[in-house]
Amino acid sequence: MKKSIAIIGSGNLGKSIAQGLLKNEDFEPSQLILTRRNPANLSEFTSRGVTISSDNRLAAEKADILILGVKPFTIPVILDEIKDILESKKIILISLATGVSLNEIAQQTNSSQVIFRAMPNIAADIQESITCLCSRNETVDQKTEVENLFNHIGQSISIDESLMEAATVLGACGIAYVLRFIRAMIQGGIQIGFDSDTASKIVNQTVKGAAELMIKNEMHPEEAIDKVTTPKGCTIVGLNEMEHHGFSSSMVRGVLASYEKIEK
Ligand SMILES: NC(=O)C1=CN([C@@H]2O[C@H](COP(=O)(O)OP(=O)(O)OC[C@H]3O[C@@H](n4cnc5c(N)ncnc54)[C@H](O)[C@@H]3O)[C@@H](O)[C@H]2O)C=CC1
Ligand SMILES: O=C(O)[C@@H]1CCC=N1
Repeated sequence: MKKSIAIIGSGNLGKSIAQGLLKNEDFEPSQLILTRRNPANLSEFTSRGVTISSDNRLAAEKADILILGVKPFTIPVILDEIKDILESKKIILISLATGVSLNEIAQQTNSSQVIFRAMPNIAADIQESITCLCSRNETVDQKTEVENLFNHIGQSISIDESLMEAATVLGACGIAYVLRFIRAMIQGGIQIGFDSDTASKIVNQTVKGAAELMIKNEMHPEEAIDKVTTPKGCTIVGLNEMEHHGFSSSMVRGVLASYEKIEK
């Protein structure tokens, strides 16, 4: 029988994960239960056969795998609400919450509770997330099961928990950094003559092509940049101008600022 997956707190990230899972042909909508305080905001899923509710206990009772998609400060509230259900049945608990450790979750559950932390990003929606995972009390089969789940919405890697905050910055915040880069490039494109739609089309495919080139050819960016920068050409002039204005430095400082915010 196929496993039931519940997402308690289906907001921006939870909905992206739900959309991504539903895009798999072998995933049945009846496997999925989504909750949030106002389930009317999940109406897009109702017609697809997904169970929608505001009842977190019902979701926990039905689930084999329970994903907590609420904000970090709501995690204790939810764990308190479903504690007895976690004790009464075998359930894999997965927290998406930033900065909430496995230990902190374990302190509010049974000491043998299987707990994963997962850090995906909103590209889960189109099955292109990178999800970093860490866990405690899991069996080899359970680890494989959770990795497979997140492989259905992109790629997953298992990391040491001490790197989970860094993973949040690079993978989850990272998509926003890249989108801001895309927006800036589109703004430049409009200034040099393109309408917004055409500039977006060119920039989006250029960014996709750059990423695919790195992934498929397993290259370092600078190796490919060398192929573009004709000596005395226009690319190096543009790149150097960006560096004079602190492009790489501002990216590194932004990454550090996000990281320090989580660590506080
Ligand atoms: N948004 C993102 O790209 C990422 C978010 N995260 C983490 O994922 C979690 C969710 O983030 P978002 O989706 O952005 O937040 P969000 O605010 O969009 O979603 C949280 C949802 O939980 C619901 N909720 C609140 N209290 C509830 C309760 N008692 N019962 C049921 N539902 C309840 C809210 O109505 C809301 O829909 C956070 O812990 C965040 O740190 C992690 C990686 C990326
Ligand atoms: O900005 C945030 O706090 C959350 C965590 C990672 C992405 N969004």
